[in-house]
Amino acid sequence: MRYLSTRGEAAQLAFEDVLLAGLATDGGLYAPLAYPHVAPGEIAALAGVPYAEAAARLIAPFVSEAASEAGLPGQAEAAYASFRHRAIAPLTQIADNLFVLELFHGPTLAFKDLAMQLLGRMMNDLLEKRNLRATIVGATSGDTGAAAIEAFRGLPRVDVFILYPHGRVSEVQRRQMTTVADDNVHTIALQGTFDDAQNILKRLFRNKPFRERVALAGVNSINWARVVAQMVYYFTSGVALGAPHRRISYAVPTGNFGDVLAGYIAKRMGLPVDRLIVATNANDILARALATGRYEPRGVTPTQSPSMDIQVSSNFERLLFDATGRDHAAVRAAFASLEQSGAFEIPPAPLEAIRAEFEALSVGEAQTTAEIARTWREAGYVLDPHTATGVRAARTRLEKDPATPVVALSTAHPAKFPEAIERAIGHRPRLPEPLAARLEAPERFTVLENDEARVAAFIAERARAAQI
Ligand SMILES: Cc1ncc(COP(=O)(O)O)c(C=O)c1O
Ligand SMILES: N[C@@H](CCOP(=O)(O)O)C(=O)O
Repeated sequence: MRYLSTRGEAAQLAFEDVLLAGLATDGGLYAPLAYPHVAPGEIAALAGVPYAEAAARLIAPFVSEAASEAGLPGQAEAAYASFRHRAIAPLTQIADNLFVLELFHGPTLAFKDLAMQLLGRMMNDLLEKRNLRATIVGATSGDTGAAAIEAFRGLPRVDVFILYPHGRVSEVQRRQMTTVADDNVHTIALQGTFDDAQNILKRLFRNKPFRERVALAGVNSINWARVVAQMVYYFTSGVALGAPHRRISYAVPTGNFGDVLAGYIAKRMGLPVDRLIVATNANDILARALATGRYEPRGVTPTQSPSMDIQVSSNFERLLFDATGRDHAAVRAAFASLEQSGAFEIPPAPLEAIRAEFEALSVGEAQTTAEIARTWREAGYVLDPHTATGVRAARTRLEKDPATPVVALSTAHPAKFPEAIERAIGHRPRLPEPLAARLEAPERFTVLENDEARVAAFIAERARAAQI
């Protein structure tokens, strides 16, 4: 399989090079030349298959270089071995035709682990094969950072630098990142928002001398390997509920648009997905874009679902690329307009194409708290605040179409957000061990101003790849 940039001005690459490249050199995101097709019989045959094996089967066509494909089953087996639930991503029913897909049984209690544990192994094996080092720089609104640190800590070929918005993640999220003692891990509290952090990250990728000097690699969902690994749980949950013989909708708490894009990829591959429901918090750029056709970031509002406090949803670019019929010039024009005037209009045909598959709902703070309380009262089940936005959106969908099952993706363990849960149901969930004990360790982080040059200098001084 080969990959092209959404902006059409970077070289086409094979999977292994995309894995290390992260963002394309033209500022675009890599997408496969074509989506592999999974036939209905192959989907049905996933029933009862262990998650790691399903992952290896579904991801293999995207990988396709002989060496990588051969390593995939072992990497997947190892990636999911440490999960606290045998099913890896189990489903729980909380109301008629409403299911919660629990994606928080990995080491850092968020859905990021499902991709990051695999990505860590793929990247490490590739670096060893090529005898290379890499400097991973990641931007996080709370969960990607911890998952990346957990996946790459202690690896001799990698240094990890994580930028998180200072004072804008939960205490548990912060401690998950800052209490790690491995000296290849560097946590930066950026004086800005997640969007500022992601903006710096993208600018670093476009800074050729820096990129080459530190052997820059990325593990945010701008890296294709991240979203493709997230596609797997749409298939496993769909099959558990009757796919390929039954259509299913998915409600996805959304920020950077990676997770819901993974559902779209599953649909392109042949999973019978009915609706993809984008749930946002007050940071509602996607809900506004779908309603009005205008993609226009506004200032970020802090909420009780901080990981979704995002206004620039990077993976929307991949969707726009497909919706325009893979028109590089249209994508370039849209993102040039975003850079120059702070917005772009989605042309009518692509907007219709997007609306045919996606819908969106913005869920406010009071509704989020009410949803956590309701689900606790009616089902005895504790939702984290991000998941609550998805469940609220799923219920809205079920009011319109009660016959089609909706899977709401549960993207984080509620114990990561104890204040929000206590506010809604009067008590705090417990953090699973051994994480709870580790979070007592001393914290280590550096506060940096929101300045690309300052961040670049900090990284270049410490990255071992830059010292070779
Ligand atoms: C708990 C949680 N829910 C939802 C999201 C949104 O996911 P995405 O950025 O893939 O849209 C995030 C961040 O990515 C998250 O950490
Ligand atoms: N919510 C994310 C933001 C980054 O998303 P990613 O999927 O692009 O890594 C986080 O928790 O960091």
